[in-house]
Amino acid sequence: MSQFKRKQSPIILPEKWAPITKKIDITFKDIKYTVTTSKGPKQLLKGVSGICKSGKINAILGSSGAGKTTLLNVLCQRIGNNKNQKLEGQILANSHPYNNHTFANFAAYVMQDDILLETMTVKECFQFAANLKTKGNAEEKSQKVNQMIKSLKLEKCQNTFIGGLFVKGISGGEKKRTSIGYELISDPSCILLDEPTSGLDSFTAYSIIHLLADYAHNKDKTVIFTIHQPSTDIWNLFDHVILMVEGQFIYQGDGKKDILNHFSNIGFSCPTKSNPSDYLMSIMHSGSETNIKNYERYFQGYKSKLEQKALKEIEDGSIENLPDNCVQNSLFYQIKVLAERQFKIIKRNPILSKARLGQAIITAIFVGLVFLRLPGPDDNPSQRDINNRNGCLFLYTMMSFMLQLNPCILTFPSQRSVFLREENQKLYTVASYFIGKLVVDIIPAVIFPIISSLIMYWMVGLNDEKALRVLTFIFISILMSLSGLAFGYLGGSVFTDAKLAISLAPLVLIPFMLFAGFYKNASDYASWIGWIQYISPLKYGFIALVRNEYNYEGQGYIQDPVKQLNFTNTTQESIYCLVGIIIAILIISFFFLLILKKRLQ
Ligand SMILES: Nc1ncnc2c1ncn2[C@@H]1O[C@H](COP(=O)(O)OP(=O)(O)OP(=O)(O)O)[C@@H](O)[C@H]1O
Repeated sequence: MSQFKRKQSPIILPEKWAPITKKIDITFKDIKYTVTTSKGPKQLLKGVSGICKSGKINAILGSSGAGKTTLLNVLCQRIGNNKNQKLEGQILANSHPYNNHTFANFAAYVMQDDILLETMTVKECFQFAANLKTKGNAEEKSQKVNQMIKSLKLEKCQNTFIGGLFVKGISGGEKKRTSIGYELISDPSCILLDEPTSGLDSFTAYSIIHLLADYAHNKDKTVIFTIHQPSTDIWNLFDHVILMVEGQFIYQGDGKKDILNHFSNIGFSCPTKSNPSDYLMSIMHSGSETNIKNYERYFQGYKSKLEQKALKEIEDGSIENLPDNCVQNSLFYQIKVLAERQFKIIKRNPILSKARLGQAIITAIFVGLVFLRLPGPDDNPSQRDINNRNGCLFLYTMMSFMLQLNPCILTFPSQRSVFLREENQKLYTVASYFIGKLVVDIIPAVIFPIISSLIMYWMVGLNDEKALRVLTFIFISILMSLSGLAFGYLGGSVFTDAKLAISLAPLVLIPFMLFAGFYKNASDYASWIGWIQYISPLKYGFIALVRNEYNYEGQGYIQDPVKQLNFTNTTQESIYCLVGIIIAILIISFFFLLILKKRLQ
């Protein structure tokens, strides 16, 4: 008896699960997958056919680079045809074709990397998935979450952050169980996992495969995964084994007696004292010259003795209709759940909250000190004083824009993998993600400029003749902050790499600054390039602030600074233009996110 079996099974699934959903047999026929590389076409899957039945643990094994992950991605319909890759063959569920969208109605995919948000707790992750992917009222969903935590033995760490580079969190095994629970909570008919045991100790690895075996056997679910070097205890849990070498199958069938008989029949007998799984892995290893010479014999052995049987099983596979477990939530509900999560992310991330607040306060104090008590209209100001005042207004326009731009460029790529995974699972739509994130990101974009304005306004001695002047100033700085956010969204959704987006930002920023009418007079731009001023949010922000500042009903400035700068737009027109730019850039960002999603998936 194995060391693990003697103990009580490490993870036990609850007896009372949701009603059993329909059974799914995944079949695939003559799958060929070719990619174009710099050295020419490379065939990663060379005409493989197989069946993975419900109620069984289907394990895909093979040497490194054999094509296991590629096959899994093909079965999840994550690989399509384009100019760089060609996929041929049939992929069916219960003999019905399915695609990337319909896949999410009956199946789930757990990737090798645990793609979870660092600052969410285990329980919050499950709750998020339960809210968006399961039916029932709040209490029923909460029960499902608690049941899942209990069955995965995650009670002790349920309120601990997932953790990551900057946040201390749960262990690797707990993270893997969280990733699996996140998918299992919706009770899919079929679950596919890429190396669910990689990087885990033997007991945790066994616990996870045991959990999956329970899920398959007790609930008639289809479990398919790739795995490296399984221990004997784990191997004994496999019902159906696929062995792969160089993009082809060398075995498919029962993982116990039949497999050893087959290899013995083609001249590769497992030594009596050897562990079968170690022996089979050793004869497949692509690092050995002898193995590579033997590959042809494995291929022939499979083709002559097993392939026909597999093809027959595919023909006889289930033809039941596919279940549709898809939960349709309203756009409003999705936005609410996403906004709640985004709020927690911002609140818990010191870089996104405290550091940004500190930045807003410190920069405002600094600007206030540099331009402290500038001479106003009552102090008989010189041209130099007016230039200084204009400099302060321009700097503040830039500051409000920049303080939002960079954090927004950064947060999009940092959440991208989570977004792609969740969108792929059809937890929500791109529109709800975009709006849910936006409604929360708007909060600091509104609060921070209010704080900075209130700090520096009276330090500098800006126009406080009327309360309206102060309120207009705050309103314009909020609009500048929102345009920084909109351009940040654009950068974050156009570029997959945040570093690239940040390093390219000056390419846009410098023309906007140059054409804002501060460094060069608005009437002096050459006509062939002067059009840039019409798309510069800095120009409209600066005009609005200048017009607001020099607008006195009583004794104003003797010189007319607005006239000197040759601004033609009124405050109102500038505000309308700013609002128009913000809306247009946000809409463009949304479409870029849609395109990017398709490209990355
Ligand atoms: N887009 C691609 N372009 C070129 N080669 C690729 C591409 N994707 C995968 N490969 C190659 O195809 C082979 C199979 O890759 P795959 O990730 O499926 O292997 P694997 O069996 O899962 O390996 P491992 O166990 O090491 O993860 C590898 O040699 C890999 O380098």
